[in-house]
Amino acid sequence: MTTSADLLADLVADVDEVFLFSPTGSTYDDYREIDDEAVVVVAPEDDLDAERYVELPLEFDNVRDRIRFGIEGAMDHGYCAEGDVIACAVGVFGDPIDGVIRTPVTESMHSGIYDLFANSRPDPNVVRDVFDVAIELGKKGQKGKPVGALFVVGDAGKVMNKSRPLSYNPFEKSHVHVGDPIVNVMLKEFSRLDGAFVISDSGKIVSAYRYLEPGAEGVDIPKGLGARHMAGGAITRDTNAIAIVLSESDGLVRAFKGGSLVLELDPEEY
Ligand SMILES: Nc1ncnc2c1ncn2[C@@H]1O[C@H](COP(=O)(O)OP(=O)(O)OP(=O)(O)O)[C@@H](O)[C@H]1O
Ligand SMILES: [Mn+2]
Repeated sequence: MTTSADLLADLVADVDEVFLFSPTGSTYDDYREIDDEAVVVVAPEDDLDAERYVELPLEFDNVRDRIRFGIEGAMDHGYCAEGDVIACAVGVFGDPIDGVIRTPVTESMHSGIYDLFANSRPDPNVVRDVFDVAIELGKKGQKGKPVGALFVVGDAGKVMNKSRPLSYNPFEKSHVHVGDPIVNVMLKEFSRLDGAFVISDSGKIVSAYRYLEPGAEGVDIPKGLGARHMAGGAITRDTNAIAIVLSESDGLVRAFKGGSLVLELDPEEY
């Protein structure tokens, strides 16, 4: 007699690798016993000291983004290759693993989400810290009202050359970095006013209130997004910066690199 367990077993039949997303130590050990070579751990921290490990810089509540990130990272490390079939064991509703997704590794999976963190000019921790600020700002708004913000991260010298001040720069003489506790408060306060924040590769806040003046040629930005997103996207074509944009109108956080949209997150899901 065929049971549903037999049918569901098809999901994991003949896979090349098993990706464990944030597994417990005992789960990892159990899988390693079956096939050490085929296990990849994807997690925010490598506390299991896993043989094959991809670091997750954000939790990625959206499971597709989490899986894409893991697979792109694993490809980058040489843990899997195009054409492989992967079983991803993930926690969809929370921490314990409660779901299995079977997927082939294809070129179309390559959204650039891993590349955004791992292979951008700015330090990955700086990118993560800026995402954290944008997500927090998106969740709470400013005094309960939705607020927009534009962060240009990395290649700050060039970004400054392609922009001009809209007002005095409150960060002119300061040496503060994203991730410093007081900085979140400052960034939120200044986000009420116009323009962009410029942040260096190492996370120093170089300026607030910059009006970006990039060339708009060859920018691939979805229709319907306005001037803030256009300017944010375009500056990443003209420079090696990345842009993280919080939209005042739809509340989403978007990231641009090389003139293209590479990631879209809903702060409410974080
Ligand atoms: N070139 C630019 N450089 C820096 N900031 C800009 C630039 N263009 C627009 N902005 C900022 O974006 C704000 C919103 O502009 P606009 O509504 O056209 O953008 P948007 O992409 O629709 O963003 P939102 O979704 O937040 O409304 C402006 O008030 C301004 O502060
Ligand atoms: Mn708008």
